[in-house]
Amino acid sequence: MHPFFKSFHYALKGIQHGFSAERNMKFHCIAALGVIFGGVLTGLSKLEWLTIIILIGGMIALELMNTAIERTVDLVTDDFHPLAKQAKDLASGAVLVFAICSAIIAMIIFIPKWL
Ligand SMILES: Nc1ncnc2c1ncn2[C@@H]1O[C@H](COP(=O)(O)OP(=O)(O)OP(=O)(O)O)[C@@H](O)[C@H]1O
Repeated sequence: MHPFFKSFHYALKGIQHGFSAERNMKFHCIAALGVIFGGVLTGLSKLEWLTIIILIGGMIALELMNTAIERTVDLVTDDFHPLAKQAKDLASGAVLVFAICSAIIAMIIFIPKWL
């Protein structure tokens, strides 16, 4: 297989693993489907859909990266280590920051349309 398609195949395997192994990923997907459904019912502009796509894609990408960091930490040590804790907590902190910003942006987009 051409190296480009090989990398693509491994990336798809990673996404597949993230979706099947991570509980939070299932939550993000359900939330994303809810936002898309709400967007279709509410009616969004092109710019608003682009924003929603960036937020959903960014959230899933960040959750995949968080999972990669968790796996790497677990590979390095089974023992309790303050740096392992920091690495995992920093990675989940990054996900939380993006999730909060996404929720605020979604409210800014949707709430005025419902009033
Ligand atoms: N090796 C370790 N040393 C110190 N603290 C750890 C270690 N592994 C995990 N922790 C702490 O325990 C918490 C939970 O770890 P865990 O590996 O279950 O990740 P999680 O955040 O629950 O991930 P998931 O998204 O899979 O639910 C981490 O956020 C971290 O604070």
